[in-house]
Amino acid sequence: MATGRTHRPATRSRGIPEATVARLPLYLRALTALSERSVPTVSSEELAAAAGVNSAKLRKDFSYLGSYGTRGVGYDVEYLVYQISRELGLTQDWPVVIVGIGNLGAALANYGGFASRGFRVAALIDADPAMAGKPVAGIPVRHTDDLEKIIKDNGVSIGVIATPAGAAQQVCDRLVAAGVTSILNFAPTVLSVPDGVDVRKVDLSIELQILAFHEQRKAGEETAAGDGALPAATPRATSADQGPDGDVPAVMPA
Ligand SMILES: NC(=O)c1ccc[n+]([C@@H]2O[C@H](COP(=O)([O-])OP(=O)(O)OC[C@H]3O[C@@H](n4cnc5c(N)ncnc54)[C@H](O)[C@@H]3O)[C@@H](O)[C@H]2O)c1
Repeated sequence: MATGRTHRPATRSRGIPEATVARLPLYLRALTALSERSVPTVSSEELAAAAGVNSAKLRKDFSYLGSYGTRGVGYDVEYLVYQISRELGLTQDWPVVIVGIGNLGAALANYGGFASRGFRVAALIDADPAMAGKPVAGIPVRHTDDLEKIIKDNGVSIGVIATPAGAAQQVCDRLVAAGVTSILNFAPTVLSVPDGVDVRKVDLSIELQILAFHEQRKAGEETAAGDGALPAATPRATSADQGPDGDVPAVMPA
């Protein structure tokens, strides 16, 4: 699932480029799988393949973390999990609110992967008075009237928007005014936020459209090959296209 560009300079204050930050979750996912299999060390080539990233890029990325691995041994899996988690701020608990508890919001609320990654769903918020108090994923839905109080009481800095597009900007404005500084937006609309607020956008239909583009290109190549023509010179989508590493714009403007 691809998400959108943050409103931040290309390089973070500690000198880690934004593109490296965007790849850290890919490494972490691959390392977590190794850790679960009790694999003690991993080479840069193995980890790069598991993360779908070029190994030279991986070594460069890890150099920003001060992690160089040991020649002939590779990287210590557990230590790298710790280092990346720390860099991503995952060693602390992040209370998150989800606004808009319809099909998508309820599915997100039910997703067990947040808690295991350090994100605690502090509240579910919806504008429909009929939903107030009803439990979703074991959490009673709160009405939007309480939004500001919920944010303040729980020290929430991350908000997830899963409302219809027409409501998203207004919800975003309220979240930001209440102190939220990071927003994950699922609504198909471009949000305006002040400086200092990060917005990441998730749009599965855009991802599908990109895949459709590649499918169409593959079909065109096969037709050309079937016609006895030379194979098309244009490279097809590769594993490098699966993330921020690739040439497909997985990163969408917020
Ligand atoms: N990014 C993706 O890949 C993706 C996938 C599916 C849906 N979506 C988008 O997610 C959003 C939700 O989709 P859905 O199928 O869950 O819709 P839905 O109609 O089932 O749910 C929307 C919920 O938002 C609530 N709501 C409306 N206005 C609100 C407001 N001002 N404040 C708080 N809550 C409000 C409604 O009461 C409802 O419960 C839509 O914008 C949809 O386009 C995105």
